[in-house]
Amino acid sequence: MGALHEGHLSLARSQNDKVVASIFVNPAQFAPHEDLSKYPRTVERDIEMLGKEGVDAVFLPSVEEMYPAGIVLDVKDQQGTFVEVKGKSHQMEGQIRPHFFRGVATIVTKLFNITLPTRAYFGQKDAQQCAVIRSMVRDLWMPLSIIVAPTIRESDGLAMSSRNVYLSPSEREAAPILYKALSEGVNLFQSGERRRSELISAVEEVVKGEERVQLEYLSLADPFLLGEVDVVQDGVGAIFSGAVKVGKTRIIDNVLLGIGREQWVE
Ligand SMILES: Nc1ncnc2c1ncn2[C@@H]1O[C@H](COP(=O)(O)OP(=O)(O)OP(=O)(O)O)[C@@H](O)[C@H]1O
Ligand SMILES: CC(C)(CO)[C@@H](O)C(=O)[O-]
Ligand code: BAL
Repeated sequence: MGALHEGHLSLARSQNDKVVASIFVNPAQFAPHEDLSKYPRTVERDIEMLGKEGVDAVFLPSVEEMYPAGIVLDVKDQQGTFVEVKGKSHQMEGQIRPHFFRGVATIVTKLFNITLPTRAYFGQKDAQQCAVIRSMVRDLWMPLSIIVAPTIRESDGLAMSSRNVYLSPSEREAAPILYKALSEGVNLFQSGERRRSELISAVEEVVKGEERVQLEYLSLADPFLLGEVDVVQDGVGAIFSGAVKVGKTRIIDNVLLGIGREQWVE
């Protein structure tokens, strides 16, 4: 969606003959009360950065091209064709942003159909998005591979995100708490804890210790099916994710428990 940072550039740095980057702030994935109009747009700078990375083409479609039947923010009035991935879109991020994944699956399908990639790269930061897109590609026999790249972080652990520019200096100071808390969950897991109740309450306690931040949700879920788990099973593992609000800005993040990134991304 542009306003590029090192996380995006890491995706562009792939070993391929040709690399296409798309920049499109997709209205269909924003709810009417969300930040579509103020989402940061820095296209000139983005193109320059992608050029320096050796990207071969930048695809910058208009809303009219991508949504020829028009686009309205209220999904009930929407015309045209949309893609829905059932079973993985309603929980976690989907519970807070009910039509988010429908917008994502639809635009990603269009971007794939136009650019015809052999591989498409997504960041682990948006873990549920990766799971939804993988399911869509498998279910619809889309002829490409999905590659999930590691989350790139600031030196204090905050996951890079275009929305971090919204943070005031004090909010920016508080924002790394979600990753710090999830990292506590990793420590606890590594010391042998497998129970949801204990893992969630340890992470919750850390987040609640930072009064500038409000917890939206924590999720301890099966890494592939995305159903919540009571106990993390050895050999299956879990994805521990959450969202907080720092002032008006939403921050999401996740860590994997008991499953290597390599196993999860394949
Ligand atoms: N810190 C990061 N590390 C790795 N990949 C990332 C990172 N941030 C974003 N990405 C990935 O870049 C792709 C484009 O994401 P997008 O343009 O929505 O950026 P974003 O920074 O996540 O924005 P926002 O936080 O506003 O949602 C997605 O696949 C996303 O997962
Ligand atoms: C996948 C995506 C490009 C769809 O607009 C967006 O959700 C993103 O950048 O993470
Ligand atoms: N990176 C996810 C895009 C969004 O939050 O709209």
